[in-house]
Amino acid sequence: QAAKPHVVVLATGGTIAGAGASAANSATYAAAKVPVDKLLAGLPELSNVAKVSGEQVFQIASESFTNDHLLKLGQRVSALAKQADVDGIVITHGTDTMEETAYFLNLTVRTAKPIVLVGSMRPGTALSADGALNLYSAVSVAASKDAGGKGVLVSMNDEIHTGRDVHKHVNIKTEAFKSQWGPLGMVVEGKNYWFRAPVKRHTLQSEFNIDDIKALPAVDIVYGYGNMNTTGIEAYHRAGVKALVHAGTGNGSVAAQAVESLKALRAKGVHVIRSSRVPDGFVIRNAEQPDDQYDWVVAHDLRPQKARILAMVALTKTNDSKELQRIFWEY
Ligand SMILES: NC(=O)C[C@H](N)C(=O)O
Repeated sequence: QAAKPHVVVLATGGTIAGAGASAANSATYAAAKVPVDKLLAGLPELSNVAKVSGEQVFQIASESFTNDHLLKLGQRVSALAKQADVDGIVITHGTDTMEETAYFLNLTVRTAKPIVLVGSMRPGTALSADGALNLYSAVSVAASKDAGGKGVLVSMNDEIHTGRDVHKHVNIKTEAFKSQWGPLGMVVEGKNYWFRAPVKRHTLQSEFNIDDIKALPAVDIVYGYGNMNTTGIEAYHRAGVKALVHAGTGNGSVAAQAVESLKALRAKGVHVIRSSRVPDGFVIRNAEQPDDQYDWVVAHDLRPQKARILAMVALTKTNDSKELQRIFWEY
């Protein structure tokens, strides 16, 4: 019998490593408590699909991820992906910012080996906990050859999503993740069923490489709303932000007073990236605002939190607004 593929599980915390006081506590619990060895020991079925080894990288709730966590995790994933004895990598992660980490790795790790992020919506101590099956599925996806070359994936609730498109769209259901353009496939009883593939550049075709990125520039987000206060825009400018993502209303529209503040920022060299706070759709260049005239960038179909990730990565290579816009179309 052929040896099973070797999958490394990098554990970072989240609810999948959470623990509550009783089995009835599905929402009231502490995240990031259970160490990776215990998670893996609780799931002996994993040995049916892969030879699994675990590594505790962090033990945090994902809302506390920083740029340093992204860099450290990315460097570790890249190093493991280069090892001949590693066939796939699973990252256990809190669900709150999983979409940001997945997109960051999708942009920067140069490999065709499967990289799969997974989490859970209920802690392992709860009734109908979803973590064990999610982890089993993620390991089986990472162990399969047909998952290679598709970029960084997120496997949750039997679905396989591209890390680029996926976002958490509901916070209290196990069916928490959605991709505006649909999941890539499904995983059922350890078998993958594929229906589509990503067309945006990722991993092996990316011009970015985590091995060359030592630091990420400051990029922040301001939120658009009625009676919008521009104090936040000016405060981020004073703090030295290199680009500001504007999570606008509707079509990425910008309140008149915020237009003035953002134009002033751009005149000082700060990039303005126009996105939308609506959960789906995309922003069209020169619709709502004259982006060519203001030298602003549009975020295409990226949610503001994803636009922030791409802007940070892009700014490690260029400070040219036209190049930034090209990168937003291509990734
Ligand atoms: N379901 C979860 O994992 C939520 C948790 N706050 C986290 O992101 O770490």
